Amino acid sequence: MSTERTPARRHPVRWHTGGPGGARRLLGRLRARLEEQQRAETHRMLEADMRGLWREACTGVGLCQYIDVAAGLTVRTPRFGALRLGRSGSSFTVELMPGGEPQDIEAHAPRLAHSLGFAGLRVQPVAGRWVRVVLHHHDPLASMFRLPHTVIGRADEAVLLGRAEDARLIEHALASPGHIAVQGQNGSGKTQLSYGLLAQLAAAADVLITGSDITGLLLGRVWDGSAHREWQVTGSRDLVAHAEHLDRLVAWMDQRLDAMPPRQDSITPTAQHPLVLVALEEFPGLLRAAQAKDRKLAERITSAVLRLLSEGRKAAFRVLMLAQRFEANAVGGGYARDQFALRLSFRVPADSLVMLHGDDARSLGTEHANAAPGIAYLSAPGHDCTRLRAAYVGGYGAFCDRIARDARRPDRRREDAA
Ligand SMILES: Nc1ncnc2c1ncn2[C@@H]1O[C@H](COP(=O)(O)OP(=O)(O)OP(=O)(O)O)[C@@H](O)[C@H]1O
Repeated sequence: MSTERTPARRHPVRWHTGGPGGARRLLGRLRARLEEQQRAETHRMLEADMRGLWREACTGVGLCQYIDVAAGLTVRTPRFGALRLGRSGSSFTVELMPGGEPQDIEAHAPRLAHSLGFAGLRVQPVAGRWVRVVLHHHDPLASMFRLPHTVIGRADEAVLLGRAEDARLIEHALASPGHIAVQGQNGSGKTQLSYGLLAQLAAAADVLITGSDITGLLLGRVWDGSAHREWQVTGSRDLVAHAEHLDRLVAWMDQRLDAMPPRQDSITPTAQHPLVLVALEEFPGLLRAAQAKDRKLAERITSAVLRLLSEGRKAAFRVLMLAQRFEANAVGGGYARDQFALRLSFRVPADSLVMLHGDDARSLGTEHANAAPGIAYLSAPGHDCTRLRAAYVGGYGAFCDRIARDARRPDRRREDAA
């Protein structure tokens, strides 16, 4: 029996485009998909190029292991993971070789970067044995970073220290517990950084800027007429005045510690009980001059500073110490040096960098020993070790103008200090 099949009715194929608007949308989607495919293909090609360059660069600088296998000698380099291209920069992940550490890559950073066609690179830990290699098209610290015309109103507001390599702003609130150490050779940028810090703090209602400055530039004359001036001692002619002034600050600190309310172990700065910033410009110079005059005077100065460093945090006292090198015997001993939480190094020899920041800084030692003025290395609790371009106030004249304009005027209603 044959069955006759009725041929299926053929319908013309219809595209459900939803009218002329729908057709445009469809075309748009197709175009976007094509562009996405082209982008992915370009990315794959770039990634393959970069993988090859990375391998060659690592072999070239000796960041590799030679392994003898049956087929001959093979070279193992840190394994390239994935390339990431972004608006703010390019980076790729790398798996460290067995026994390798991120510092091994950092140690060759300038030469690796140049072989890859970049100005610099930094290594960031990712997870486990993986790190991210961040590439810089130009040295992000090379250009000047001007300090904006800002002041803070309170000690717990952050002041600007500078700008990091990844363009992050690096800030610090003086109210956070920690003294500040700044080291650097002549002309490396310590004073300019301090000008910037004090200029930002000068107007704060709950900050008093005190200290000792044998140069008489950071403190002293420039502060005439402000609330801070009577708490500053300058010059190298009368060294006893520096010792007396530091003793006076210690007595004030003791008074605060004695008067600490029950169930409270630290003072919150207020306008009546301000945070006392003790700036010690070129402190080793003061100690040397005191030692040359009278050993007992130097001991008196050292012991006052040690007390401010060890007990000051609870009493809302903060020390900002500047020195060319933070050698223990130049700054009052290793114990004194250990009290600094925020540490900044401008251009210093490699051993000085390690002395203040520890072994983490070792791989950057050679590079940082030639850093341009204003480039600093920072370490602090909660901050990975960071290189930054310090904010530049614009020189001494600009600092004087800012202090004349912004510095807080005397207010007699304040706490009666010792
Ligand atoms: N952050 C910066 N940005 C741009 N230039 C800077 C910066 N810091 C310092 N400089 C330049 O370097 C010069 C020296 O800086 P500064 O006086 O701060 O050095 P220093 O370390 O305090 O030296 P010294 O120990 O001799 O006082 C400045 O006059 C300025 O030209």
